[in-house]
Amino acid sequence: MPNRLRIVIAGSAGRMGQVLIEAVNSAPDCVLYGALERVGSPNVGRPAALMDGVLITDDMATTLRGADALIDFTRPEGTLAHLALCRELGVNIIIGTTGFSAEQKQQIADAGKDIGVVFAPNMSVGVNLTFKLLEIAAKVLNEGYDIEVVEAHHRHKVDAPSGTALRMGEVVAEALGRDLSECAVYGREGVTGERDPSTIGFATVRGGDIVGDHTVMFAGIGERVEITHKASSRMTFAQGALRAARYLSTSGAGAFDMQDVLGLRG
Ligand SMILES: NC(=O)C1=CN([C@@H]2O[C@H](COP(=O)(O)OP(=O)(O)OC[C@H]3O[C@@H](n4cnc5c(N)ncnc54)[C@H](OP(=O)(O)O)[C@@H]3O)[C@@H](O)[C@H]2O)C=CC1
Ligand SMILES: O=C(O)C1=N[C@H](C(=O)O)C[C@H](O)C1
Repeated sequence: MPNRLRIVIAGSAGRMGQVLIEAVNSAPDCVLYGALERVGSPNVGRPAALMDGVLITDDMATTLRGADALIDFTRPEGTLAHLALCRELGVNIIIGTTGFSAEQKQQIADAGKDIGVVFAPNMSVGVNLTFKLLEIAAKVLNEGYDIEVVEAHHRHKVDAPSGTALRMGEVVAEALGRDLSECAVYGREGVTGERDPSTIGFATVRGGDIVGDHTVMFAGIGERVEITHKASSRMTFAQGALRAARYLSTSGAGAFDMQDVLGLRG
């Protein structure tokens, strides 16, 4: 089929990488153009998936040349290396990786001057709707409600709190006119004293194969509002990443997130 989007997947042997390949191979408007793993990975040279004929490679430059988009769910240092090359070669990038520092996030935003970038800690439609619901809830429950963010993920996750939980905290803090970096409390232990009402608390659970659960609690006196999202399949993230690739194919250069892709901005 002509004009299919030529997609390269980074971290192609990883949990998200494998689901992304399945999503690309099932999408009639996309083709798997390449599959990357880091230098030294035992997966280099192996098939990216059964039957698609693409072998995993560590040759970033050759693989990215001629591609429409790179989808990257890896680790911050890998993503930043991929980003630099995409910028050089004029290839759009969709970044799902979490765990970046503020300075690294700025590097990602800067790349939007030259290429299309979608960067989002969670690509599911449901979570991005939840961000909007949180904004409304925070504006209504703006006094007398203690805000706690609770997240649970599988045993292999390496960063905490999750990128989604942090973004949820930012959305709520912004709606309340607070700065998350000044009011976040990450976990509690020992004699902590009474809760400071201006804080936003975070709690992290890790275990088994939990795909990704997030709850934001607005706890008042006499009532409690909880807004929860539960992901039960990584395919929801992969489908969001493909929507982002389609969005970038017509958007031109710029730094975007899933609110732009899903038309939820504003
Ligand atoms: N935005 C979203 O919607 C979602 C985001 N995520 C995020 O995506 C990321 C990946 O998650 P997941 O797939 O579970 O993790 P995995 O560990 O299963 O996969 C990561 C892949 O990236 C590779 N990788 C690691 N470091 C580098 C590097 N420096 N250069 C190139 N490749 C590298 C790994 O290779 P190796 O095994 O050799 O280290 C592995 O193949 C995480 O940050 C996670 O939080 C996850 C789900 C949804
Ligand atoms: O590592 C994961 O698995 C996930 N990471 C993302 C995050 O850190 O928010 C998104 C999703 O919850 C799954």
